[in-house]
Order: sequence, then structure tokens, then C-alpha cells
Amino acid sequence: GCLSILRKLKNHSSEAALASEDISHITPTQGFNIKSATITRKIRPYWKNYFENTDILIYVIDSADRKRFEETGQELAELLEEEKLSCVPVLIFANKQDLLTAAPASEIAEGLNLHTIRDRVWQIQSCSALTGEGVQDGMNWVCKNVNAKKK
Ligand SMILES: Nc1nc2c(ncn2[C@@H]2O[C@H](COP(=O)(O)OP(=O)(O)OP(=O)(O)O)[C@@H](O)[C@H]2O)c(=O)[nH]1
Ligand SMILES: [Mg+2]
Repeated sequence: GCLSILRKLKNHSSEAALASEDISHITPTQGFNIKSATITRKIRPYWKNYFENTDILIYVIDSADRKRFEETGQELAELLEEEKLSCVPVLIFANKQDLLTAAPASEIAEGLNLHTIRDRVWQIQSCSALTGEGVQDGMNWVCKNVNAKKK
């Protein structure tokens, strides 16, 4: 899902100059995402190598994969407990909204207990990497909040 969103942003580089420019400068993250597309979940243990100097967290959820919501909530909660990620703003993309079976963002927010997040700014954004809907809105939030670390 993550890689699909990056691709979508690149495709819209003229409309979204700022967002795509940001992405092209984050070389390690980009490499990380490319690798994660092929070896998927096995790469998760290596996320911690990218926590240093992280300005913003973008977490992509497959809104149609309801059976993974609980595990996902756990994973996100663990990430937010990482010392190096303390106060780092988090954007949660509720991706794959083009699918009829997709859970709405409100349901995901509830399932993942997002309303208990009080130590940082956060936002959930519905999107579809397939149609592009919501992707730019999410990246606009990122641009506004990238330096919004709560002190
Ligand atoms: N219909 C639809 N398909 C999508 C969308 N975004 C990504 N995909 C497809 O989903 C597949 C890969 O994404 P996922 O399996 O969800 O995500 P992943 O990056 O492997 O991440 P994890 O499964 O969490 O490890 C690819 O076939 C993409 O084309 C979307 O918004 N809508
Ligand atoms: Mg996958």
C-alpha cells in the first residue's frame, strides 16, 4: 500500500511538486519502501533503523483487510511507544477506499483507538492509491505538520 501511494504521488508530480520533491529527497525511506514491497512483512524488524531523525510517521492501513485491524492497532501502538518517535506527528492513511469492502476511516480510528493518542498530533486520512483520492490531502497535512513535534 505504501509503495502504491508513493507511485501515485510521483505520477502527480506537476500538481504536487512539494510532496514529490520531499519524497525524492528521502532516499533511505524510498529504498526501504521499494524493498518492503517485495519482501513485505519480513522487513518490519528493520523499521527501527529508520527512527533516528524521523520528522513524521506515515502509516498505511489496508482498509479492506479487517482481520488485520487488531494486529495493526497493536503494531501502531508499539511504534508510538518508541522513544525515538516520541512526539513525532503521525498520519494514518486508510487506504483502498475504492473497494466496496473498505472500512470507513471513522471505524478504523475507533478500532485502532486513535482517540487515545495525546502525546502528538495525528490525523487519519481516507485514500485510494488506485484512484489517487485523498493522497494529496494526506500529503498536505504532512507538509503542514512535519515540524509539529510537541515539546
Ligand atoms: N484496490 C486497491 N488496491 C491497492 C491500493 N493500494 C495498493 N493496492 C494494491 O495492493 C497491493 C499491495 O499492497 P498491500 O498488500 O496492501 O500492502 P503492502 O505494501 O504489501 O503492505 P503490507 O501488506 O501491510 O505488508 C498491490 O497489488 C497494490 O496494487 C488501493 O488504494 N486500492
Ligand atoms: Mg501486502
